Amino acid sequence: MAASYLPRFWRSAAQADRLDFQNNNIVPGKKPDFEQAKEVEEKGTNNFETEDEFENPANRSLLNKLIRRSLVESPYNVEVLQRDPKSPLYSVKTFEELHLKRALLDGVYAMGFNRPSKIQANALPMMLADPPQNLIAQSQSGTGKTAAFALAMLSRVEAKKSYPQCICLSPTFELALQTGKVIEEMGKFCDEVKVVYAVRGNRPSRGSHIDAQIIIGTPGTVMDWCFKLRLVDVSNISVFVLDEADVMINVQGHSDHSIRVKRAMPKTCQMLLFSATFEDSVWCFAERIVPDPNIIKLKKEELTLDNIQQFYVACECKEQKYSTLCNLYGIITIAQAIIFCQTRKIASWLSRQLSDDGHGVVLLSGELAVSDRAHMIHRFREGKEKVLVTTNVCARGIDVEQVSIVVNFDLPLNVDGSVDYETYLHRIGRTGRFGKKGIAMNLVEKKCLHMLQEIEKQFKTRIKKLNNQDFDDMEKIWT
Ligand SMILES: Nc1ncnc2c1ncn2[C@@H]1O[C@H](COP(=O)(O)OP(=O)(O)OP(=O)(O)O)[C@@H](O)[C@H]1O
Repeated sequence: MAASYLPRFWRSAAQADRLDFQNNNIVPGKKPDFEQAKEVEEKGTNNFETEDEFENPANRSLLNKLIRRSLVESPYNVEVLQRDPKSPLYSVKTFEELHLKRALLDGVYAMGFNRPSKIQANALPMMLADPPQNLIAQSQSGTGKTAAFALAMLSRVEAKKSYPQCICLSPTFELALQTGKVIEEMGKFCDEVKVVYAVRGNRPSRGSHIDAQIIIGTPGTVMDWCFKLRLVDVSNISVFVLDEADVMINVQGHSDHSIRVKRAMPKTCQMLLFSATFEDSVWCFAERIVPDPNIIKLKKEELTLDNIQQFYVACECKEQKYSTLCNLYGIITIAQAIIFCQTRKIASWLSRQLSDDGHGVVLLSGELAVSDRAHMIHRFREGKEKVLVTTNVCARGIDVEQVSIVVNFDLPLNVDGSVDYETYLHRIGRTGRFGKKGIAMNLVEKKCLHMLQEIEKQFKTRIKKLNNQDFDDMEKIWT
C-alpha cells in the first residue's frame, strides 16, 4: 500500500510499519488498561499526532483499536439508537411483545438481535394479524426489512405440511440466496420448515415434488416453476412477498414475471411489498395491485441515513477518476468497499486496470456465470476479498456488515441520462447497515457536478466536497 496516500496520522503510523492495514491485524503490544483506553478514546483519534505517542505500544494498540472501531466496527450503539425516537431503529417494543412463537424468538436471539427495529415493530403486528392483512412497507436501507418479512413467512407456515406455502421474489440471484439464508438462519429452531431456491442453475425436474414450505427466487425462474414446470400448486400459497417491490413491479423484465406470478395467487393470499424506495408513480401502482393494503411510508427527507456520510471528488475525466480511486485505495481497503460502475464494460475495465496495477479486487457483474457470481459474493462476504467492483446488480439488498465505503465510480443514471435517485440511495445503503457508520464517495466528472446538486435537493441532504489532491481531507471524515 502506498503510504503517501494515507491521511497524516495514519501515514506516520503506517510508515513506521506499526499497523497492518491490509489485514486489519491488531499489533501485539502491551495490553492497554481500561482507564487509559477510556482516556485515549475521549481524546479522539486525531490526538495521536506525535511519533512519541506512536512509540508507546499501549497507544499503538489503542490507535489500531480506534481505527478498527471507527472503520471496521464503527462506534455505533444499536441500543442507544433503538431508544432514539428519531432513529429508524427506534422501538418501544420487545420481540416478545410481537407475539412471535418461541422457536422464532430463539432464532432472532441466536442471530444477536435484542430488540426489533421500527419497521419490524410496526410491520409485524400488521403482518401477523388475523385475518391476514396486506402491507406495502417502506423503510430505509439496512433497517431490517428482510428480517421483518422473513419472520412473517416463518410465522405463517404450517410446518407439518410439506408443500410450498410462501413465495418471496427477489430481483437478483445474489439477493435471493442471501434472503433465503436469513430465513434458514432465523427459522433454524422451527423443525421441518424448509426453504427452496428458485434461481438460475437450480432446476428440479418437471413433476418432482417440492416439500419446502418457502420458495425464494427470482421472478423468471419462479414463474417457470409455477407455470412451465408445474412444480408449485399456487392455490396453496398463503403469503406472497415482493422484496425490492418498486423494481419488481415497475422495471421491465421483472414486472411482467412478478405480476404474472402475483395474479396467479389465491384471493386470500397475503401480499407483502417491501422496499426502501418507492417513486410516487410506483407507489400508486402498488396500491392498485394490492387489495386494501396497510401502508408504512416514509417522507422524502427521511430516506437518507445520518450514519452514512456522503462526499464527492470532482475529476476531469475517467482517467482522473481512476487515479483518484488508486489514491483512495489504502483507505478503502482498511475495511471493505463496493465500487459501483454504470455498465458491465466499465466494471470489467476498472477491475482489470486495478488488478494490473496490483490492487486486490473482485468483479461481480451480470455477465458472469451464476456459479462464479455465487463464488465471488461468498468470498467478499467472508472478507477474503476487500473490494468488490460491480454494476447495479449489487445495488440493492446486499448486506455485508463490514462494508464501510461505497464508491460511485459513476453516478447511477436512467436511460435518458438523468440521475437515478432510487439506485443512488440503494447503492449508498450497502454501507451503514443497521446504524453502523458508513461513507459514500462519488467520483464525478466536472460536467456532471450539477447531478450532485440534484441528489442533494431530492433528498434534502448534503454531499461534501473532497479535494482531489489532498487526501489528508479524508482524515476529517472519520472524526
Ligand atoms: N432487530 C435487529 N437487531 C439487530 N440487527 C438486526 C435486526 N434486524 C436486522 N438486523 C441486521 O441488520 C442488517 C440489515 O438488515 P436487512 O438486510 O434486513 O435490512 P433491509 O432493510 O432489508 O436492507 P435493504 O434495504 O438494503 O434491503 C442485517 O445484517 C441484519 O442481520
